[in-house]
Amino acid sequence: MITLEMLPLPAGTSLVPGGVQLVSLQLERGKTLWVTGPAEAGKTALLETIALRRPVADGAMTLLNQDAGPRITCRTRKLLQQRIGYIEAAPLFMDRLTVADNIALPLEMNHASKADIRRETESILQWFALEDHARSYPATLSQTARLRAACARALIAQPSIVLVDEPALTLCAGLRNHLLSTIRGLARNGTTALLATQTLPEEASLEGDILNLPQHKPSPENTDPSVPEEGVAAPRILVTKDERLLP
Ligand SMILES: Nc1ncnc2c1ncn2[C@@H]1O[C@H](COP(=O)(O)OP(=O)(O)OP(=O)(O)O)[C@@H](O)[C@H]1O
Repeated sequence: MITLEMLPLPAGTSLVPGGVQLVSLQLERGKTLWVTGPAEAGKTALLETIALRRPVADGAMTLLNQDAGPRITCRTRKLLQQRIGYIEAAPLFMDRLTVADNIALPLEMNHASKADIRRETESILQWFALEDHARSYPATLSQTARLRAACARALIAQPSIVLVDEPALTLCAGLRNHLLSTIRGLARNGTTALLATQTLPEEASLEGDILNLPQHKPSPENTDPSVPEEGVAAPRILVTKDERLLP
């Protein structure tokens, strides 16, 4: 259903010498895969590649049994994109359209009937508690509400593949739980999901297989760039005598 063979993906050079990892995976219909790994491990790059937002330079990829590798045709890309819902880390919206009209866009693009569009949009606005924002413009939404709107837009057409980047899974526990239970419902009808996060949630809500990125072993020295090595000087702003300068 989703297969990747030796697909080159970028990763931070502190994690993978040369900055390129080769990723292979096979994911059946209706399965959920947690994609995990430290910062710069290539999680977003993997989701963007499967969302067909990045070109595949080498290796092989099939999505929904269609060739989506380096020789993908424009027609296949367009048809596949209509069956993929991607909840990005920082979702973009059409700012001149209302939240409701943004959420309805995937159905408009699938040429659904006006009656279906109205019914499904109302239903998903309610499902993600967005009724009060339906006539607002995206620029007026809080970060959590933007992510709720992105979830509604990504799921309104009941996609066959759902891709979720970290913020929708970590910014707000209520949103994460609601999203995961929605994805579990879709999975029963065959939707395949990839969920990217640096650390896996501890709750019992965790279901599915795990893919650890990067696929190459980190270099032995400095495996976590967020932990300063011994002897590294702290920035001057953190020196005690500078504290009075802080706002
Ligand atoms: N188009 C590109 N060309 C080259 N390198 C890239 C490209 N896009 C991303 N990278 C690099 O690939 C690495 C992985 O980036 P990516 O955003 O996939 O990481 P991530 O695992 O999602 O990290 P985080 O958890 O911080 O979001 C980073 O080092 C990034 O700078």
